[in-house]
Amino acid sequence: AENEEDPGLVMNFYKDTCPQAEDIIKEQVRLLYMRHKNTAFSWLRNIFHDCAVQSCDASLLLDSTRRSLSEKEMDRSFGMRNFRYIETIKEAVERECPGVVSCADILVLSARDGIVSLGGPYIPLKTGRRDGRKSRAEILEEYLPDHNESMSVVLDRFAAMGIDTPGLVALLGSHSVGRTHCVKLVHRLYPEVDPALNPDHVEHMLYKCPDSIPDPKAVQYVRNDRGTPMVLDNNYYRNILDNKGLLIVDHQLATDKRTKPYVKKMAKSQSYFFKEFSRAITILSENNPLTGSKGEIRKQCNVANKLH
Ligand code: HEM
Ligand SMILES: [Ca+2]
Ligand SMILES: [Ca+2]
Repeated sequence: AENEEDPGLVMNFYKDTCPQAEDIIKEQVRLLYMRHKNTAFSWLRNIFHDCAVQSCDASLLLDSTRRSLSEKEMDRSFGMRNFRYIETIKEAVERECPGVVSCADILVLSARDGIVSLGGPYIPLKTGRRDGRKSRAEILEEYLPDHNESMSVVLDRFAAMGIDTPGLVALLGSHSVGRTHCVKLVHRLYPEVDPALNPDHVEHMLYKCPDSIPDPKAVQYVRNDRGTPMVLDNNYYRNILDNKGLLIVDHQLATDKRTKPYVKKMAKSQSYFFKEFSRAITILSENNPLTGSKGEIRKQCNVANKLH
């Protein structure tokens, strides 16, 4: 419609069109978390991989088609999992309110509720995002840093989204949960062990990743935070200060003079970590959304709607 107004993102965007939407999502996230704890890691990682690549438009969720490659199949998305359970949430929402709630909002709200499941803060977030129709795989690497990227590049990429240094430091605290596959680590172990690594941690990493070229069929990985692997807490900062960061970026966060002061502060104060984390997730979740009459409300999160 021509005169359709665009309020942009607002709190409780679905209050008239689907008042139960946020409760349904919360309940599904809770049920899924009871069955598979690692779904919550996925919801958290999703918000980064969708929103940081130009727009929170659920482009991440699209499957490959004959014409385009899925973002999910890019190397930067290595290890991402549980996408089928996004469909479980979407189906539950569709049963109550068909064609109303976007996959982009489901992705963001599931991250919010997943963070709470993991013991993190409750972050009020706006809704009203609409779904893009295209994969952004071809530009993904311009936005998502690699595991061994320099801190200058990482800081620049987050600054371009309006996320400052403490915001970046807080977001990387997400590596307080979940896992990293050996393929992303072996370059720090073979042919020589990276001398920056804590020797006690090296022993564990070598035990978990015994081959310099990991068998692609074996699921070999190291937990990101051996202390509290299932909890989103500030233990990550103590790990990286103790030279137990798995990725080069994790290690650099604790050593670069621009980020180290915040790492120390977050290692000491969980509440400071949560405050900065909440602020940064909010900015990330509002990165360049499609609103108003742009984009569409997908029927299924893994495919764009058919145009008639
Ligand atoms: C410089 C930025 C970042 C880089 C280079 C990076 C890289 C990685 C890599 C390589 C993994 C391991 C994947 C695997 O082997 O399975 C990982 C895991 C993870 N990342 Fe990041 N990450 C970054 C920032 C973030 C941010 C901002 C978030 C969330 C807001 C996040 C959330 C996660 C989570 C939750 C996992 C664990 C996933 C699981 O266990 O399924 N990361 N990241
Ligand atoms: Ca996206
Ligand atoms: Ca932890």
